[in-house]
Amino acid sequence: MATTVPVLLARDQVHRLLRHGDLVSRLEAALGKFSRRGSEEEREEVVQPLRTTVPLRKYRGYLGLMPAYMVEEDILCAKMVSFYEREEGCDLPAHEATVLLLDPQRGNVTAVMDGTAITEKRTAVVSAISAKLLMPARAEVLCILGSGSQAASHYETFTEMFSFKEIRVWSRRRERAEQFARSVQGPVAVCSSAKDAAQGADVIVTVTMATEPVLLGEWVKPGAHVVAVGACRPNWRELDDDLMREATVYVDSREGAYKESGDVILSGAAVFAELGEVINGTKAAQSEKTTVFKSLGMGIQDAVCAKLVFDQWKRQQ
Ligand SMILES: NC(=O)C1=CN([C@@H]2O[C@H](COP(=O)(O)OP(=O)(O)OC[C@H]3O[C@@H](n4cnc5c(N)ncnc54)[C@H](O)[C@@H]3O)[C@@H](O)[C@H]2O)C=CC1
Ligand SMILES: O=C([O-])C1=[NH+]CCC1
Repeated sequence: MATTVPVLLARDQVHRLLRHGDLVSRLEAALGKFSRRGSEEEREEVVQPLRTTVPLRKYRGYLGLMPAYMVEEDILCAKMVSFYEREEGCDLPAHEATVLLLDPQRGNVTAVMDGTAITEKRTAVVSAISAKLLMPARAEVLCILGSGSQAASHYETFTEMFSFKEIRVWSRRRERAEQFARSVQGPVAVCSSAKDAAQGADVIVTVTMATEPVLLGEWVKPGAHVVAVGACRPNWRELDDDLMREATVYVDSREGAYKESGDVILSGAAVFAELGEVINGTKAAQSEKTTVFKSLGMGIQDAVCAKLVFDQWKRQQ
């Protein structure tokens, strides 16, 4: 049998091929499927082991390995994502990711593609799905804490999917927040403190590399929805204990949250539901209460995106 050479897809190609409009329904379906993994039969529909994380102590970083197999869709995929605690002013990226798409029958790699664009887009879309389900009715004010890559993808996705009257951003260094405001396609108010940005907001997105809380419960309006995207290590925090204990907590994966999320583990907060359980109608969307969606990222989200990118690429050949 002839050997096949994997297709190589660079960041700009992946960015162009991965259309936001295609993602929402596919990611909702994948989240729902993941959360139906109760029975033996369903468990076989989605195979997604917990992320393996290799510490890179010398560089204050980690390599995360995220394989996933979606049986019905026949998508076999593995993402490698490295992430680092960078010093202020360091020019190196905080994240780098590569996604391998494999032929599940033969086991060979069919495509090697940039995973950074995939990570940026799918994370923001999953956050927006949480907001669609859990934010208060008539949400008007969006607050973004952090001004990096995820802040940009969240701004783009949230402004595409919702109509907020006011959007605020805060970053540790004001000039970064100002730079962010200049770079996005639309208005955003730069705030001098996280407290100023968060107070009165209906939806608060935390997209920082913080290891200590940047958002305190006392600033959060009752009924607001918080999307916590950072703090993906068991000893890292973005949210304080008050917020975690008072809010109804939703996650992408229970196992992931109890293994990786410092906000969940260190606060002792109970996870109420997975997003997929809300999508499936087996758990309630308590949008009238203060809610937190603790996102950690899942291999199936990358798998859905990788297949879309590859199919789109093939169509254009
Ligand atoms: N849940 C998920 O699926 C994913 C989560 N992430 C996480 O999202 C977060 C943001 O990622 P990117 O935007 O790609 O990173 P980035 O490096 O582009 O931006 C990070 C932002 O955090 C700020 N920051 C760094 N240290 C801070 C501190 N101690 N306190 C307050 N702010 C601080 C920086 O100023 C910057 O605005 C990271 O924690 C990352 O690990 C990233 C990808 C997927
Ligand atoms: O899902 C993902 O790719 C990541 N989650 C935390 C860092 C990267």
